[in-house]
Amino acid sequence: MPARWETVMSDARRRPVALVVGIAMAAVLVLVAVAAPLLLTDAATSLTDQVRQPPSSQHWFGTDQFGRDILARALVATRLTLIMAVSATALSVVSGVLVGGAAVLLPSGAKEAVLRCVDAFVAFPPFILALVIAAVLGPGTWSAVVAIGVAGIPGFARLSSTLSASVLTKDFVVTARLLDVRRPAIFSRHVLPNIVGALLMVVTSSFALTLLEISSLSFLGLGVQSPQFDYGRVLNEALATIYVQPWGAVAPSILLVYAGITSMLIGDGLGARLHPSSTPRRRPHPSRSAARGPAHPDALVEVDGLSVTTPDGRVLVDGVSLAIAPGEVLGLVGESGSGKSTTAMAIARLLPENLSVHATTLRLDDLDLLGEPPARRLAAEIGLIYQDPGTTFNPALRMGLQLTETARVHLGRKRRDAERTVVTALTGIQVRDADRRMRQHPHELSGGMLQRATIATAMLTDPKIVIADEPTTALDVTVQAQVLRQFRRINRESRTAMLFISHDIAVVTALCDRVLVMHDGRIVEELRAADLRAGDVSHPYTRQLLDATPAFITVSQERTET
Ligand SMILES: Nc1ncnc2c1ncn2[C@@H]1O[C@H](COP(=O)(O)OP(=O)(O)OP(=O)(O)O)[C@@H](O)[C@H]1O
Repeated sequence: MPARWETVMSDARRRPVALVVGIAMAAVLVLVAVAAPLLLTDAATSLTDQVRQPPSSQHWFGTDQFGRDILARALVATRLTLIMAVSATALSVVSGVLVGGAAVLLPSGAKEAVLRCVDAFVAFPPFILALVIAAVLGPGTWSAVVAIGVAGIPGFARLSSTLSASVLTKDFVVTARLLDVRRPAIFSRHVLPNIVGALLMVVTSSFALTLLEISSLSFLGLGVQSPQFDYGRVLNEALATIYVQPWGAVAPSILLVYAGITSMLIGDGLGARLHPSSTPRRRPHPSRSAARGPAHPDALVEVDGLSVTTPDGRVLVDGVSLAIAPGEVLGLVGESGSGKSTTAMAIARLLPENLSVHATTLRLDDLDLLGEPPARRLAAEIGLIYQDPGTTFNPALRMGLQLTETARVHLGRKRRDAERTVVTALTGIQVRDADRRMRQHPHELSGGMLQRATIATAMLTDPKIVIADEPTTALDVTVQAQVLRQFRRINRESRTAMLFISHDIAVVTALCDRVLVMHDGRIVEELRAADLRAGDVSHPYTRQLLDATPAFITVSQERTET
């Protein structure tokens, strides 16, 4: 059973009570909201001569100064209170999610401006903001809803921008960007389904606060006006006689607390079940260090003098030069943090915007990657395969929808045709039962199957180069061997060039023609794979890597066997 599913199940086992009790309490509240106005409006609104009666068997919470039953008034007020609280929450959430979600998809300048504005408003206590808005709009039911709803927008905008930003770093979103999927589609298809769980949890919890704020506005006389009444209004009516008739405030207070506890329990229960899941975007312009003719005119990929630095001046990649010939498999090895992924992402133009990229040459075939290459060509000509197949796919969507995206966007296929293409590709890469897999969610497939599905889709556009960043690291050894065999078959059959990144020398030697060894952001040695296999290395760091590779012999043998 995949880890994510296991976690959900164990949480559900641990915390089902809060959710079940919360839902049962909510059902009672809704029943009261529906039934009370039908059954009790008369008792709640008719004036009688039984004024200011204490609690009795006839009037459990007494009567008010006009002889109206206080419990009946509080129960009837439930409907309007809930309608107002739900409307204000909906206004806050929908507007907040649109502002926050859209902000993180904007170019960095606009994004910063919107988020700074949101931060400025978040600094205001929402109720103070609501009081100001209500005072401007004037007293009334809907002005209270608008005031509380608008005051809640900055909080939800901040929350959804933070949640969206974390989803935008996921591999499946980076892939969608590489595929040139439009920003609104990225938001609706990839971001929203993955933040909705966490949002729902916060929404249900904060509903209690909204309820309290709405009632407070009515209590202060800025909300519901007579003859309408909500909990706040009933409390306001009890205020005048609070010292002589304290029971007048009890019924609406109990209902207010009951509704608040209900929403907190649901929020808490959902929180136990759902786990909330800086945006790498394609760089606008890496800068050219100095114009120079190509040193490797026959190479498919040519990188010369590539340097990547952080805003605080840390050099992540330092003067890397490499060339990949058509059909060649180039290995890039080095310990964790040596700069392998940064180099590869610079070639795919997918580094985060905060990093500065300089190079003399950065070219893929005839595409100058230092200029403004067409996004569609980049998307079709570079196939990306990531380390952890579990994060490559959007957990909220079925495999079919995700796997056919490339065929639909880049090959212009209709849905059915795209499905047929993908099923054929999956079958070709030995994913059994491909039709059924298309209807499943990512967590229903094994890691090996997911990685083979990634490889199949990366190959759909017939890319000129495949960049595989530690594609076997998250897989167990048997599955590693199967996946490596698929890479070898693709390279043999399609002559696709590959940049194969790994910290594992054994894996690299099993697949690559040539290997570059990276250390501390620099290439320290370049070798033929055969030399590396034979242990014929000269740099002490490469020797260290070799010495730390116990599985070297096993995987190398596997290479000769297949
Ligand atoms: N956006 C970023 N901002 C600042 N530093 C970064 C950023 N991305 C990567 N780094 C740093 O750059 C260095 C190289 O990272 P990189 O991911 O390229 O290494 P790697 O060799 O691929 O390692 P691994 O095998 O662990 O992925 C690391 O020290 C990393 O912390």
